[in-house]
Amino acid sequence: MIRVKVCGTTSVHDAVLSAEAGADALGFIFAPVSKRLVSARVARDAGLGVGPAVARVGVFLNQGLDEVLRTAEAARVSAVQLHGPLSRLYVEEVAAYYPVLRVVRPADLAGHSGVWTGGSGVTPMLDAPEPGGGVPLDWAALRPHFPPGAWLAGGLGPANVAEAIRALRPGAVDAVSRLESAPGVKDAAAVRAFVQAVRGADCGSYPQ
Ligand SMILES: O=C(O)c1ccccc1N[C@@H]1O[C@H](COP(=O)(O)O)[C@@H](O)[C@H]1O
Repeated sequence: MIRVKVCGTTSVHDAVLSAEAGADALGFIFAPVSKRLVSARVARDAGLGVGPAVARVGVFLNQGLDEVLRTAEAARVSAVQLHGPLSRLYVEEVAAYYPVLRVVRPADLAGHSGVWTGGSGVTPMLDAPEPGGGVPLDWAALRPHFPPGAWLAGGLGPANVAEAIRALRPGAVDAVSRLESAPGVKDAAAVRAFVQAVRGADCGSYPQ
């Protein structure tokens, strides 16, 4: 089953909304540059609000190792998503404590950048160069390099996620900007439509 991550959760209300829509994972963005920045306290409360069956992913962008581990612990996340030009050692340090989603760009998969994309406890996630920017990747171009089981993000929404799934069969899909009514605020109808589109594509048909 293809899993669904709804990212950019900033409130208990939106966490419950996404969980009730059928999301398998919620993303909490702890990168200070983000318009969806959330505190560890709110993320922890949101996680408690949805229960342990829903994964809670802490999202970080080029932040110090101590900050990542301290925030992840305070927020009680179950996995960590790492963006930025990070060393292999750094990623392995985080992976010693949490399952890691290592965000890479298409150029990284072609083997040109030297970015390390895998390892024990580390799952690659393909995303656009500007995270949270709502710009889809070129799925056809990605296909020859797409690692089995990798997660897919970048401009996904209810209208295009089925096509992306058919093109790449990712292990999970992840979205934020096309599921919002304003930055950091979920659009309930879009979240529900997104999950339904994934479920429909996953079993080869669309829901009635
Ligand atoms: O969304 C952000 O503001 C953000 C900031 C810093 C790191 C990651 C961020 N978002 C991630 O980008 C993907 C894709 O977003 P979109 O669907 O293209 O808008 C999102 O799922 C987050 O994991």
